[in-house]
This record gives sequence, structure tokens and C-alpha cells, in this order.
Amino acid sequence: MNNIAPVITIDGPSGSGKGTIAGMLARRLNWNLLDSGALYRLLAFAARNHGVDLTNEELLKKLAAHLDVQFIAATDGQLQRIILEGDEVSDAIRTEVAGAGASQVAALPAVREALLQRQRAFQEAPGLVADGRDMGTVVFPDAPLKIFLTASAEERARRRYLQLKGKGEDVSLSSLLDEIRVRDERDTQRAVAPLKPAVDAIQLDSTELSIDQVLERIMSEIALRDIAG
Ligand SMILES: Nc1ncnc2c1ncn2[C@@H]1O[C@H](COP(=O)(O)OP(=O)(O)O)[C@@H](O)[C@H]1O
Ligand SMILES: Nc1ccn([C@H]2C[C@H](O)[C@@H](COP(=O)(O)OP(=O)(O)O)O2)c(=O)n1
Repeated sequence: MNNIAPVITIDGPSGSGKGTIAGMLARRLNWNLLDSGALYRLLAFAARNHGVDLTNEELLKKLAAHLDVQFIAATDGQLQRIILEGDEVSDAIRTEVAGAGASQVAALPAVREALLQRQRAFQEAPGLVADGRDMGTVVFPDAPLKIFLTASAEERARRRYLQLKGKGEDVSLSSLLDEIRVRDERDTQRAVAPLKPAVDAIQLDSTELSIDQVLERIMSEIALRDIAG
């Protein structure tokens, strides 16, 4: 691990735009990308494959410590690919069911502990953009720029609805809104590393902002701090 490499953390609730913004920032800066939510999704997915109950903390901890996963970085023509135990699961882990499972296993302290070093290992030169819930509070507390991205629950449900409809999934706006509220509640109320802004985070409400406007706001914070050389 190279501790000199700067980190930009982007935390926030589901559908606030973290993944989109983190990916765009990493490409623009030519930095590494950590999608920490993917790790929790992968763990929930692997647990289902192995018949491990999503409340069995001991077994989930073992599974997390030995998770056989490869992240193949995005290239110009291709999106990032995620390989779990030899199988490509890039799309399979993006369902709402996998998201709900991720939120469940993520509430278990032993699971979070088992995934901590794996996340910190992404901090390599020239820099890292890290997307999640506790990137600024727990995983990279010394990051020189921390963003806490929010949007109203209604707007986040609307975005998710359009995203899933675009992929041809049959979804309902009202059930997506319910799911988002359940996930918000679980992620903010858990005892360990709950979703909350770091004290030194910049809070950005994207309800009324376009993706480009959010990106430009963050780019101007980067320029102010002179982080990206
Ligand atoms: N500021 C924004 N305005 C409109 N749509 C957005 C905005 N940010 C993200 N989106 C869209 O919302 C959906 C969810 O964004 P995503 O990045 O997956 O959120 P998260 O990672 O926080 O769950 C995507 O389809 C994305 O294109
Ligand atoms: N750093 C993180 C990232 C995700 N999680 C948990 C909580 C989230 O509900 C799930 C899924 O996260 P993910 O970022 O992939 O989900 P969204 O794209 O925001 O819907 O994992 C977490 O507890 N800590």
C-alpha cells in the first residue's frame, strides 16, 4: 500500500449518484477506483451461492476473508468487470435484491472488519476515488477531500427507476421508494460504521443538480485543495 497516494471519498445513500460520479472522477483524474459497495454485494451474492445465511456472522466473516474476486479495470471501450470465483458477476450483483442483501451483511461488525484491509489496499498511486458509506469516516479518515452526496428519497427512487427501466427490468416506483427507505434506515441506524457524513465532509445535495454540475462542483474543490497535481 502506498499511503502517500491521495484519496477522495464519496459517501452517501443509495441512488445519490456516488457510483456514477466516482467512476467519472477516477477516469478524469486517471486514478484508481474503489466501489466498496460491490464488496458487500459480492459477499451477499457468494453467501447465497454457498447456502450461507445472511445473518450467520461467523461464516460470513470467513467468506469475506477468503472472497475470491478480481476487479478488471474499465478501459476506453469496456466497463469495469467483476469476477467472483471465476464467474463474471458484474451485472448479477447490481440487482435490488443483491443491494438489500449487501445492506444486511454490511451491518455485521465482523464482516466490516474482514473487508477493511482489502479496501485500504486500493490506496495506490497516483490516487484513489473511494465510493461507499464509511469511506470518509472509517476506511480513509485522513482523505484530503471528502464528499457526502445526498438527494431526496423521491429523487433517488426516480433515478433508480429510470436506470432499471433502461435495463429492461420490470420495476415499480413506489416499491423502489420503499426499498430505498428501508435501506436508508438500516444503513444509518446500524451500530458499526453507520452512514453519516464525516465531520470534515463537504455535503452536496444533488436533488436539483445534473451529473455534470455535481462533477464540476467536486472538480472545483479538488482545484482549491491542489490535490490532483
Ligand atoms: N445528479 C444526477 N442527476 C440525475 N441523475 C443522476 C444524477 N446522479 C446520478 N444519476 C443517475 O442515477 C442513477 C443512480 O446513480 P448511481 O451512481 O448508481 O448512485 P449510487 O451509486 O449512489 O447508488 C444512475 O442511473 C445515474 O445515471
Ligand atoms: N462502504 C460501504 C458500502 C456499501 N455498504 C452497504 C450498504 C448498502 O446498502 C449496500 C450496497 O451498497 P452500494 O453502494 O453498492 O449500493 P447503492 O449503489 O448505493 O444502492 O452495501 C456499506 O455498508 N458500506
